[in-house]
Amino acid sequence: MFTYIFVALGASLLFWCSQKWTSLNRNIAAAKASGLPYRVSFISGIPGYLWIAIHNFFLGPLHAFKPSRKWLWPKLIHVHRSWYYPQEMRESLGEVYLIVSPSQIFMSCSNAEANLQLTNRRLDFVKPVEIYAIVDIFGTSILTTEGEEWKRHRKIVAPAFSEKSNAVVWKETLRQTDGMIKVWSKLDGNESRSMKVKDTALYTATMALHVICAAGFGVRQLWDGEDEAQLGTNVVAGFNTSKLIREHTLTFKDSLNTLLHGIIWLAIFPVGLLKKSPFELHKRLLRAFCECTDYLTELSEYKLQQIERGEKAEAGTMDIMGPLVKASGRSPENSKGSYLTKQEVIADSWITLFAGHETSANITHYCLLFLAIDLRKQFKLQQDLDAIVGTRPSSEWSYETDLNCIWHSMVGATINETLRLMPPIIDVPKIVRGVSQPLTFEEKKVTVPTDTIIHISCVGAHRNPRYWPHSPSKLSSKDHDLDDWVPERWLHSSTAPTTTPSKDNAETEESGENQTTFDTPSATTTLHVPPTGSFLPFSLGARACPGKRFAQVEITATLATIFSKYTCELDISEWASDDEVLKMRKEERRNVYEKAMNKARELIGKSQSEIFLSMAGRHVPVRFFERGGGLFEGVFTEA
Ligand code: HEM
Repeated sequence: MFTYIFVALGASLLFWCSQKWTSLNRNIAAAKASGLPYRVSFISGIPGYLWIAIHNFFLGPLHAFKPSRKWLWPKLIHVHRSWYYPQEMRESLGEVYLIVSPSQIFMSCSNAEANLQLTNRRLDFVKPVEIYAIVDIFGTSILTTEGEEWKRHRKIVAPAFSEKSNAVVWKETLRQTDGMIKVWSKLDGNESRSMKVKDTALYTATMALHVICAAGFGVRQLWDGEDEAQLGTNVVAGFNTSKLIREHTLTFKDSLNTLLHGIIWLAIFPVGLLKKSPFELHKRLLRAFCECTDYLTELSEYKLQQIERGEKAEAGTMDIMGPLVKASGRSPENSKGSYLTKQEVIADSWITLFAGHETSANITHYCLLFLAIDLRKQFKLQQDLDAIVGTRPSSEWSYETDLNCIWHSMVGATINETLRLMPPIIDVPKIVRGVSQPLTFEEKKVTVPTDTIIHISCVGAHRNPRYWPHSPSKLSSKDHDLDDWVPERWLHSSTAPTTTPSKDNAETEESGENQTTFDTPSATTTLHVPPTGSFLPFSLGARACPGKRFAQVEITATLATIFSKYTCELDISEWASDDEVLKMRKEERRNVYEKAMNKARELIGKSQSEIFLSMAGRHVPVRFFERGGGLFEGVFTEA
């Protein structure tokens, strides 16, 4: 009996190995023919779940020894290769290279010229939508479709990101940031002049959720402790009031929050399985999922009734969901394809929330930390703000005039530098389906084989010294400072871009999408314009992020509101008390602050990409002081 089992198992293993061997040889042959440099690896370029689960066990001890820069294979099979080792890979294999395994040909690209083709040739390099399936909890959406179906979604969703919506983003963010600061001032031991915040990420996440609820759904949210009376005519019963309506057991905000933070579980456990799970976490998630389904359905019905009554979404309630709901009232036959089903309205609304929440929140969080680490640069940013808004309160700042000036100052430089160094999406995925595709760069023509999975390496391109102004690093022995946060590189005198970045694709222009951008060269443009294809935190081409300006406006408003009134310092209480610091000489203060700077940089360096790049639960405590009242003001800014 056992003999039969052994023989059967042995035969199956042999068959499996021969299959793998055949496909490996086939993939190697395709890689050879491509004209691209390649490496063979038994772990795929995009590894499977098993390797993701166990890689730390094998590679953890190895990487602890910091393998020599020349030793490639531990980097090649590292699950977070594209975050930790993009430069080493580029130096060893070139800007465009393949990893060939039995089950996959993988291509990484950090060449600007090739990136432009990969993003602009939408039909040749398509989106591998199957990898986005985990976020499809309400059905397929703009993010998770391709071809004609995607075009139908995009045609309705993207134009909804109008300048009117972005003006709401501006106003709402200014208001919400004031609310966030008030919450900080009421935390234990805080007062409005001096506020300690242990983990700013929690607040930037809530802030992003509030902004998207208002600008995305027309539902203003309140911070804990804010009076509901201030909503005035913006009350949407049950959506922004604490009283639950109908059969709801969670508020709209709580159900969205729970779902956004637990989405990874829904990828592992489908709803059917969650229903059977005895774990409290799963029960909570299931409840949030059901509540969200009901809330989003109710909200779209409410909006439909508004539209039917002829009520225009005006006065601070101009939102993105409105045009989606309108499209659901059209029929496929009479709308020339410009329609959405009711379920698609919910799926697209959810995806807008999902795509626009953590991305903006994390960038705001990193901006705060980088500015706290580098007080000299924070001081420069405050000087720029003073010159633009002076003593005017934020309620008087104008979207039409102030926003543009603030962006083209150290504020825009801070945001762009943070997006360069810590792009929320570190690789933009594409795939070649059907026939192999030619790619031309650096006067070389190569062929990308069929079924190749491509990662446009944002980190690789963003740190490629060929494309960026740089100096020797002041923080490491490297001959470039592209791994360091240096916002001033964006303030270098602007050179005319080779192409206008916003108009890199005719498709977006034709489709009625909002073309307003900070990138168009103008008299007020002072920020550096990198070569097209070298800076793509929002991707490029027809599938670029429709929320780009939404995010830029939101983060600009948040930083401007905070830093026009406050100075943000790292919390140094781990090394010295306030009284001790006050007695220190300037040099001693610098020394103690440098300890906090080093620790903060180390923690930021341990960021990880789990869907989006984040600090993965690690936090850097900071303190906000009314300007002029900081413990370290003047310590770094004077000679
Ligand atoms: C710093 C903030 C943001 C960054 C870095 C960012 C980045 C990106 C990137 C790289 C893509 C392309 C993904 C791919 O092709 O695989 C994308 C797509 C998308 N983003 Fe953003 N995003 C940000 C904020 C937002 C905001 C605020 C919203 C909405 C409110 C939004 C909505 C979307 C949507 C709907 C898509 C799918 C577009 C399509 O496939 O046609 N994003 N984003």
